Amino acid sequence: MPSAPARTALTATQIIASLAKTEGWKLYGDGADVAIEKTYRFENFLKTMAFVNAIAYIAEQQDHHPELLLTYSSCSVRFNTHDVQGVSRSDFECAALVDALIGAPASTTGAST
Ligand SMILES: C[C@H](O)[C@H](O)[C@H]1CNC2=NC(N)=NC(=O)C2=N1
Repeated sequence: MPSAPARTALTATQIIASLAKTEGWKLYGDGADVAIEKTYRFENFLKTMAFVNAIAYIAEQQDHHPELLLTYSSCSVRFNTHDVQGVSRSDFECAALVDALIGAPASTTGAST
């Protein structure tokens, strides 16, 4: 069966099944504001900002932009798909790209989740 277009809204069951395959991503919000979210932790502000800038690059490349909540040593990343007021496959694809940023050992990135 061909897969649905990347920005079609997933059903609640599809979202839960997809979340179960991720590491640390959780459901956030409800209704049109429903999103997936993960918080990454860093050793200091510069490392947090380096991560945020890498996310900005991915977001522009993918034309899919997360909400970001920053502190000195953490960044919460929240994806949903405005166009469908829900969570789509694009959100999970971008979540995987963000996870790949910290795929390197924490000793080199300073990241933990
Ligand atoms: C016109 C442009 O492609 C759209 O507005 C894109 C931009 N970035 C986006 N980002 C997110 N998170 N959801 C969207 O639906 C979306 N749509």
